[in-house]
Amino acid sequence: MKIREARVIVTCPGRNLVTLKIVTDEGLYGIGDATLNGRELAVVAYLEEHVIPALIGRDAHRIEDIWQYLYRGAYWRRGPVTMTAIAAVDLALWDIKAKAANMPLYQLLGGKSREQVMVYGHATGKDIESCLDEVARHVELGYKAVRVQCGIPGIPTTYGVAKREGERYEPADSDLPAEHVWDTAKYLKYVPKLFAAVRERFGDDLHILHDVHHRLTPIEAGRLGKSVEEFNLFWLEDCTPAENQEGFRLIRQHTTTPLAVGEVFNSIHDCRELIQEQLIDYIRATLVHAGGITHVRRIADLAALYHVRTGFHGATDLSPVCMGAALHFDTWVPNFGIQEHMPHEERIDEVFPHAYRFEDGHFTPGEAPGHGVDIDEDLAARYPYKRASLPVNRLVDGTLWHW
Ligand SMILES: O=C(O)[C@@H](O)[C@@H](O)[C@H](O)[C@H](O)CO
Ligand SMILES: [Mg+2]
Repeated sequence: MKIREARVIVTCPGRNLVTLKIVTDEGLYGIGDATLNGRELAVVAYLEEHVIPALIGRDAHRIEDIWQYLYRGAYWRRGPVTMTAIAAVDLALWDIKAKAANMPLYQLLGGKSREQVMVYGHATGKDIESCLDEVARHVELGYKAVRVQCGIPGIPTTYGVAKREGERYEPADSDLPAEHVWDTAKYLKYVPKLFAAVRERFGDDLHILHDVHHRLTPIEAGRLGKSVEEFNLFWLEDCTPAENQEGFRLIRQHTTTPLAVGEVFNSIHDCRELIQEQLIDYIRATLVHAGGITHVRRIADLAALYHVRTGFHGATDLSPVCMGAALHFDTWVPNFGIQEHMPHEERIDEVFPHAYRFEDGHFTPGEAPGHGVDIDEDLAARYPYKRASLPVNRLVDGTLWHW
């Protein structure tokens, strides 16, 4: 079965999403997510200029060989743009192979390891009270796990909180980067109060997660983790920038609060020491940014040797294609932890019809052959690309900081 054509579809039904469609000479096609928030057209250029021309005529069944061709053959290896482009090809080829086998993708990976996939939702609010109301709404919907983020008094904009009450949170919210201000001292003093309030109102069984979003130094992260141990968090995410993998040794010396990291990782080399030294508890690198199923399952297998579980990134800037494929992976992977789920807006769900379903705090991937997600190209064409950038962050004194 040969690859006859491949094309990139860019659409913006509320936010930019990039999809690669690969069509074979037997009429089967597969699609892959190629969305890199704020850098979408860089991936489009990489795919159209350097990948697609080299795919035409290749055997669509040779997923591994094509992966190695695109990775080892690139010379300039790794990086978010390269690995997102490779991921898009990989997801599309796994979609085709599962369709050719007439089975849902999880079957091709090795079958079910669980009946359903536990997800966590996002409860955010401008203050603790409004965040608690959002937690209540999620509990009502059946979520067993909720990520909590709230505004911090004295800091004008905080990660994860929508600009206006009731609005969806979308970080890529301006043509060029918006400038945010950050104050670590205010944050460290205030955020434990949020967890205390959630435990007070919702008890001990609800899984609470929190995303620090790269903003602390390792010792500050150790201090935060220790100060919130009594609240028994499911995880503290991205508590410090993880290029410095050894920084996590310092954090581990001070706290048993579980640590999650890796949504910005794009290869096994970004997390090898973190996993082998058991410096983290959950690895978040997901299919669209870490080279697709072929590479992420190698990360998951390494993680399994060291009691590290998966906790895939699942924000709305990852398309339903990534979500669908991730749910099949989550259904199979033995060392599954949890799956992030931010519901896409209706327009996006219309452009990307899908088989996955939410029920009582869990997802099932569906039984459709492949990853179960499609794209309505006519509808997609109605939403033209519009540049949108992620913010930058500065400390109060103007120092450029981690967003
Ligand atoms: O854990 C998360 O979902 C966040 O870190 C994301 O919202 C992240 O900020 C965006 O995906 C960046 O595009
Ligand atoms: Mg995050």
